[in-house]
Amino acid sequence: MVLNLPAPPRHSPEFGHDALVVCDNLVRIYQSEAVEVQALQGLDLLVQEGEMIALVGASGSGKSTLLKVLAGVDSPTAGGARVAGHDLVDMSRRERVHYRRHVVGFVRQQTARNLVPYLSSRQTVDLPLTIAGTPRAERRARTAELLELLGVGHCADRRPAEMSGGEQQRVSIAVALANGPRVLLADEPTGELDSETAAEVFGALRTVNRELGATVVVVTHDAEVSGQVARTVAIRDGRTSSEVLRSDETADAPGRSEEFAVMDRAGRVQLPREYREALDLTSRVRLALAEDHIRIRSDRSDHGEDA
Ligand SMILES: Nc1ncnc2c1ncn2[C@@H]1O[C@H](COP(=O)(O)OP(=O)(O)OP(=O)(O)O)[C@@H](O)[C@H]1O
Repeated sequence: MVLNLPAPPRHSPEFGHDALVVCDNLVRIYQSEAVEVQALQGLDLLVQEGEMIALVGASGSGKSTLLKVLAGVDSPTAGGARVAGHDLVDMSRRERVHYRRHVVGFVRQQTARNLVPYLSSRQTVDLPLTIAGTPRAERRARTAELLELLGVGHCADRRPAEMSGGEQQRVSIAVALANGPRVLLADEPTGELDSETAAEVFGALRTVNRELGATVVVVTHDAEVSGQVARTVAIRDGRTSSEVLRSDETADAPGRSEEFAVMDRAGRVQLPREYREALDLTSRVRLALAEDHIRIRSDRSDHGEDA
């Protein structure tokens, strides 16, 4: 059967031209002595302004490496990475300092590494504002506003040792947001917390996304956490492999969730292992284009294209 395919557009827009976060065939290779580790192996990812996404994946799949690149603390080996118009591959030292101070906020898993043991919450949130040269009255108002928004106004005068793990992490989020970044990156922010406290911290991230409009990218191992965001991106072997999109329940329709395979810019799609095993697909498959789908068959199948 011959299908009439629409002609491809003559000029397709640049990849991710309208996205806030763009990773384009991103590669990060760590070289230590004789061993080479390919932590990111050509990863593509787009995040739109105002989105909140969860990144999931097995240990060692490259999640933290990706976050470090996006945070501007590590540089890719090859490929492209752009956040809010800043090219992370080709950034001067000066631009990198500005980027890390004003464009992104970073929350680490280890609560202790986000805070300063001898400073109160108020003083810790004030620190990045002071470094950025913000006038005193503005600093005071911003600090109070953030601590209130994150539900830790009562911790303003407490040091880390005087707060629970969940309170410490919510203060850490306030610190990361002090200079009004457009993107908040959080690497397993609930990893050290029990499930109830983790839900509170995750709720705080959602508040930040909703109330301040910050784009949030959160790495998590917690399936419950990833079940609460509209989009969960799975990373496997340093590449994005699948995405789950969820829609909220409304008065008229129940919430839905659907898993998609990710297709990269070269058209590559990774077939889930269960599918390959079920049909014993190995190195070659038969492809056939139909009106509204593409069919994949085993190369040993004796059916022709139209079967
Ligand atoms: N500084 C480094 N030097 C050498 N190899 C590294 C370095 N950082 C990470 N790696 C390796 O890169 C790969 C990806 O690591 P990464 O920390 O990004 O994974 P991850 O998905 O965040 O894992 P986890 O969930 O355990 O934190 C791993 O094989 C890791 O051992």
